Amino acid sequence: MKEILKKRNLLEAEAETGNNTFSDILSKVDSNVVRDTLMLLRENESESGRIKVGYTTIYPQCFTRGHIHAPLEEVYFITSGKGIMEIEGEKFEAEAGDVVYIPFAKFHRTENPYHLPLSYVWITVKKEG
Ligand SMILES: O=P(O)(O)OC[C@H]1O[C@](O)(CO)[C@@H](O)[C@@H]1O
Repeated sequence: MKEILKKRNLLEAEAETGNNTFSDILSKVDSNVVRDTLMLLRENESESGRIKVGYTTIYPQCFTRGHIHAPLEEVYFITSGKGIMEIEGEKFEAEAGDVVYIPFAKFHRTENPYHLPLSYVWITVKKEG
């Protein structure tokens, strides 16, 4: 007997495949480090010169390279989608509505193994002095 669907969540839905889909385009480039950042506030635009704000989107099946910035602490506020955050080797899922704190000098990387873009606002604050 046929199983009739009662409910599906957008985040778990399968993506259509084929020509000109994002996964098709991604398969033609040599890296899955595909993300865009819009700069919302640069350090030289704030009074303290210590705060920076951006809005990043990590495309489906993509990730950031990961990095450390010793003099900066950082907060992510996930605005849509979900993904995997890695902080100093610890991995956990983060989704829209979550706030993630990244302490000074900790390696952090973000993965989006899903089919929807993952977007978040991030704020870095530089140590005083
Ligand atoms: O250079 P990577 O590791 O790919 O990181 C990019 C990510 O880091 C950020 O600088 C935020 O820390 C954003 O541009 C983006 O979320």
